[in-house]
Amino acid sequence: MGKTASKPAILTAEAVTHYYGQRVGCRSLSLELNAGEVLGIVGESGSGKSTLLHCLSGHLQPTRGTIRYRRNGQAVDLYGLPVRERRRLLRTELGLVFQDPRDGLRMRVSAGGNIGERLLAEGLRHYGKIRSEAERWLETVEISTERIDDLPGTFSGGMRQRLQIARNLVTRPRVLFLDEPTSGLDVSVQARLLDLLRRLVADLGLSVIMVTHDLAVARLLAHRLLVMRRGELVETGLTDRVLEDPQHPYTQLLVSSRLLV
Ligand SMILES: Nc1ncnc2c1ncn2[C@@H]1O[C@H](COP(=O)(O)OP(=O)(O)OP(=O)(O)O)[C@@H](O)[C@H]1O
Repeated sequence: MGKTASKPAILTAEAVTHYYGQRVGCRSLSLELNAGEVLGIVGESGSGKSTLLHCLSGHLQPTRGTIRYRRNGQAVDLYGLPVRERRRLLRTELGLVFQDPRDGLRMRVSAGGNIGERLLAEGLRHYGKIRSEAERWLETVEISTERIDDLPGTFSGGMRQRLQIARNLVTRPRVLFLDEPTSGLDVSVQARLLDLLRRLVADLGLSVIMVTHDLAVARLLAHRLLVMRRGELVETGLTDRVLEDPQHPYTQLLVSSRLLV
C-alpha cells in the first residue's frame, strides 16, 4: 500500500478490530497513511467506517489491534500512551471533524472560544494572541470575524462545519480525520466546503483520513480508497482505479450506486 522507503507512513493500523458487545464494528483492518496523503474510507451505512475512524483518531480504543502514529522519527502506539499524553496529542497533532458539528463543537462557547480552546490546551495564555489567531482562522474558513462572539447554535450547518475545521486546524495538526464532512449540507454548501478542504489540505500539507458514503466527495478529495463492507476491508487502491475499474463485486455495486441510494 504505497509506503515508500524514504517516507515511512505517518499512521499505521494493524489488524484493528472493535466490538460493541457482541456486534462487530470493524474487524481486522490494516492500513497505512502516508504523509500528505488523503485516504478515503467508503462503504454503505453500517459498514464500520465511523468505528474505524474513531479508533484511528484516538477516540475509541479498539478491542484488538494496534495503531501507531509516527512523531519525531518514532512510531508511538496511540493506545499504549498514558491517557493524558494521548489526549494532548488529540488536542494538538491530531484532529477529528465529527459528522455532527454538535459533537465536535462546544455549543455553549463562542466561535472564538471554540477555536481558542486548543491553543489554551497548548499553553498559550495571551488573550490578544488567542483572539487574533481565532480571527485569522475564521477568515481562513470564510466566516466573518464579526461572528467571533456568537454561539455556534446561531450558525448555519455549513458554517458550523467550517468552524469545526478551524477549531481543529488552529494547532496545525499533522493528521486530520474527517467523518462525513459534507453530509446533511445542501449541494452548493457542500461544494464550497469541499473547495475549502481541498485548499487547506494542499496549503497545510495535511495527511487526511476521510469517511464518506459519497463517492463524488471521495473522488474529489481522496488519493486512495479503502472500501468497507460489514466491518471488513474488501478492496483498496488508488481512487481512480477503484472507481473506474472496481475489482470486488461489492465495490462494483457501490460504484453503480445501487447500495448508496
Ligand atoms: N455505539 C454503538 N453501540 C453499538 N453498536 C454500534 C455503535 N456504533 C456503531 N455500532 C454498530 O457498528 C456497526 C458499524 O457502525 P458504524 O457507525 O461504524 O458504520 P458506518 O459505516 O460509519 O455507518 P454510517 O455511514 O451509517 O455512519 C453497525 O452495525 C452499528 O450498528
